[in-house]
Amino acid sequence: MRVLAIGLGGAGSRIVDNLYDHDRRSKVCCMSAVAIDIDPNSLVQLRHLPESARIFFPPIDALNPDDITSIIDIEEVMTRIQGMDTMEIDAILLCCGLGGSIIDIAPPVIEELRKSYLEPIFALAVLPCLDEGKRVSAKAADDLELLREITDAVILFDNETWSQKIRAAAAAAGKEEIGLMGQIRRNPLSGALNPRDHYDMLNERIARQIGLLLRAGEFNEFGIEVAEVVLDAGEVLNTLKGMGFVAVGYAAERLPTGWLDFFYRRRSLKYFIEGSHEKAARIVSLAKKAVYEEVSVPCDLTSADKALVLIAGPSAELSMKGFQTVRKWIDRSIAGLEMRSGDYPVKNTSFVGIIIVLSGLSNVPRVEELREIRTEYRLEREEERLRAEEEATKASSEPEEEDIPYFASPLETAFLEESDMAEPTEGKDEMIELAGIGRGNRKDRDETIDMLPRPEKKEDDGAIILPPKQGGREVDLAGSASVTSSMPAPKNSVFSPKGISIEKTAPKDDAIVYSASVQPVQRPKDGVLAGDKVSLDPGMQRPIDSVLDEPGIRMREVLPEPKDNLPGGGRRFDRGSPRPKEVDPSRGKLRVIDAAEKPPEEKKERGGDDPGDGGITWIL
Ligand SMILES: Nc1nc2c(ncn2[C@@H]2O[C@H](COP(=O)(O)OP(=O)(O)OP(=O)(O)O)[C@@H](O)[C@H]2O)c(=O)[nH]1
Repeated sequence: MRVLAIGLGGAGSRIVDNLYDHDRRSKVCCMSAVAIDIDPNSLVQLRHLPESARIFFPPIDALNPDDITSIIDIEEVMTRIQGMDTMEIDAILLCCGLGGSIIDIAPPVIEELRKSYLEPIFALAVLPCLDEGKRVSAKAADDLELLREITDAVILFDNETWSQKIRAAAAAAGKEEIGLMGQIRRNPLSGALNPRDHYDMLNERIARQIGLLLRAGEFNEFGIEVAEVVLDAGEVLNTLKGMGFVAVGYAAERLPTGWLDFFYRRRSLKYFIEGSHEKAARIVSLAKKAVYEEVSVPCDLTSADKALVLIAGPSAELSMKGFQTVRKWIDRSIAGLEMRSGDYPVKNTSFVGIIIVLSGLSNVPRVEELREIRTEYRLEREEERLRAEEEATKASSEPEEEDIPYFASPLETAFLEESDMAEPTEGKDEMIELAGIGRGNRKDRDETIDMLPRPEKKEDDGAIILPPKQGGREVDLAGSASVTSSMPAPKNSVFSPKGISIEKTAPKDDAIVYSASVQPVQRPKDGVLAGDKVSLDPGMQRPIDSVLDEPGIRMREVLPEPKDNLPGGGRRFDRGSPRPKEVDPSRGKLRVIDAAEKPPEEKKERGGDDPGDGGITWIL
């Protein structure tokens, strides 16, 4: 069939370039092609498309080429397409890589094409590899659904599946570069295929699979023999049109050639004369390979609505027996009833190949996988968005100091300790609770110390207030004086960055418990002496003045007795002590004289006398 192929973006342009090459090399020349891109390098590197078929739209903002529809002028594209020889086309094939950005112009382009052309529009869509990331896979799933809606059918090619095949083949071939592996040029630095070569191999595969299908029913004057079952373009179109997802299986086998083959053929001739079993077996085995191994996208054969079988090669090698066997197998396997088939005899070729088209597929695991990745990706994005929102809300509502661990200054600590001493409370093993930190379940905060609420203060009493937390109440540090444990000890507490929590096991808590006992070196307070538990050390007793008034206290005998004539007789004497005698001047012989008036000789005379009163002399 005659086709107008439009390549969008890097992938689409390279695929169209390869298809064009195959078309020209087959000399069928049934294809018109055009490549549209905003990347000049990609267009320059195309090898086969003529310059006139490369449409370049320079990006307005090279760093932000997001809005592709504003960069690519659809009118310009249509003008260029209509300038080509498109009068006799049977279909339009839009080639593109899913997950890229240029594919975004597919809807307006197809809309314009539908205005100008009545022919069906198919898409050849490349599914991205998994290692390109979830974002690309998610976009690919979106693109796929969009393409399915706006085109008549979407032919799928899975880069992931075919990349794995290529890597496996490269690994199996090792260092030997034979056959297909001869095409693999290794990157000398990494030892792996460079991306360009890797894509070249993928595109070659696409060109073989799709190219042969596009050429079905088209013949050149030289290389085509007469087909036994002719498959024209109409039958290919009917297999594809309105059929949603399409997979194309293609397998080929090289026929033996050369001198050795001459003997082989002579021996084989015997077999050919006796029957065509070998040829038939080859066709059947190629058909199985095409469906199960070499299909453009792995799919469930039994979920296909329609199928098409095409065998190609030298007419002598195309076994009608094998062909009928394959037809029967496919016809019985697919869900639908429409099965078309044909042969495509080619003179000058050493290959036998088979193409099996499965259309209207409802079970394509890779498409399901892309949808699942898209769901995952959306969930992750949603989670990220919610987390970012939550963090933004948290950051805007929480004060900056919240994250900084708080340490009380020595002055503050001293104040708190003193406050605690001044207001001792019942010595319970209370918890300090800083409201607004725990936010709810107390079970989660077993290791915190709860701070009891203080009675409200009407005036500013110098309390130190911590800024309130979200959803909590303000915390009064000075209020720690009312903490039921004897000391709040913030300086010994452990402050975590997310909240303040004081561990029970903090050494200061132990000190708090025992700090109520009076130590010998401490200054006793008035109240302390009235306490029941307080006892004074005997060594520290000090007599008080009133202690001598106690009835039980006696003077020791060794103390000298006071003299009788001592004034101030308020003092009591011991019962055993003799009472002093009273002196009667009238009856005694002694006379009281004034010492000042007595003459000196008289004094001298008296000094030698022994008085009878025991030597007691009254001196006035
Ligand atoms: N088979 C094949 N797939 C390709 C090729 N180039 C890219 N891809 C795939 O197609 C997807 C889209 O790539 P491109 O077509 O280069 O992207 P674009 O639309 O040009 O635009 P950007 O997203 O800007 O690169 C990629 O994620 C690949 O999976 C190619 O040459 N062959």
